[in-house]
Amino acid sequence: MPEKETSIVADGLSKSFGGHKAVRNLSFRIEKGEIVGFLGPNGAGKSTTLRILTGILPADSGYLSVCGKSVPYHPDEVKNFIGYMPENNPLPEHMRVIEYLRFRAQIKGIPLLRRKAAIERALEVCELHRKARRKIIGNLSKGFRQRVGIADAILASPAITILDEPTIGLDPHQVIAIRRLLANLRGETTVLFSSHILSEVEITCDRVLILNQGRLVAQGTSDELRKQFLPGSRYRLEVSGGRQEIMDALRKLGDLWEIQIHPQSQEDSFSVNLVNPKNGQNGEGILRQLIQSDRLAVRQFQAVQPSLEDIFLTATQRSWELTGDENKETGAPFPTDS
Ligand SMILES: Nc1ncnc2c1ncn2[C@@H]1O[C@H](COP(=O)(O)OP(=O)(O)OP(=O)(O)O)[C@@H](O)[C@H]1O
Repeated sequence: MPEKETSIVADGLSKSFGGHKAVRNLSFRIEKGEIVGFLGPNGAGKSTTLRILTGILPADSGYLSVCGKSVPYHPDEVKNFIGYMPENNPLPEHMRVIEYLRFRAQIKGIPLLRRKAAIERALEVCELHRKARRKIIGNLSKGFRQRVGIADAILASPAITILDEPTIGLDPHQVIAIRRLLANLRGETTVLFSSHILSEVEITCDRVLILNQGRLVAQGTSDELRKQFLPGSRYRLEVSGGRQEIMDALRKLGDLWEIQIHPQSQEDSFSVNLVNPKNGQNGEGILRQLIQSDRLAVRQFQAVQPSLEDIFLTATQRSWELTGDENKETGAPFPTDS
């Protein structure tokens, strides 16, 4: 794709604070119109990277262009391409929402004739256009404050909108409101946002970038990352019968199948996770194997797809192993319940 269709090109970006390497040799592209999720454990370097992309913080080394313009050489132009909401976005408590957005529109240099329409559009996209527009910011809930921050970020119709943790501290209803808002932005602006709510990112984003210890450890669509990090077949079964009989029947499927068996509430009922990293038999073959024994009854049978959370845990765990970090958490060989 030609450069002008690419919103962001980062190649080998690095940034240190004192002796601490916060961002290490980061390379990625974000195409025009994409909605991309930026994930990573606490301290992974997400905010630092987002600040570098906006031109607020200079990288120590590497190449970075935004909408085809080199960020170090055209910092002011680049700032006009980007709408940015920082993490823990500070807002003036005493101002009304509408006053604040008028003030911000002026600061951003939106021409007077277009200012009213720009503010109305931002209020509408962020669902602030009814009563909320007249409210004092200091009296707003966290969810509404985040929406004010996003309204500010999109006010000047930027080519790229960068949101650092737009869902932090929100209740599930407020998270859904932000999801709707991001959906409203599709087609109008390229969006890059960081979040710890992985289920939301999976629903909302075309693609994700996963950062760990300043390194990019994975990038792609959920499907691509699933194939890369957790390939194969996964099934979840509820089977009644003797534990040994269940194991005997499932072992006949072949050595590649990993069998995890957990007792259920009743003594003779078992919950079984089956994982085959190489795909193996389809569900029909497994069912056929189990029903050959008249002492087993299959109560439930379900093909399971790893979630983005499983992918995230596996990708970060793998990068800890590769770098020999002691501070490892447990990975997720089988999809987590959510
Ligand atoms: N201005 C700074 N001075 C010194 N160290 C910094 C500075 N900004 C960030 N760091 C360090 O760089 C690392 C990456 O921080 P960053 O805020 O980018 O991570 P993050 O992935 O956004 O984390 P979180 O999810 O907790 O917000 C951390 O170890 C942090 O302490």
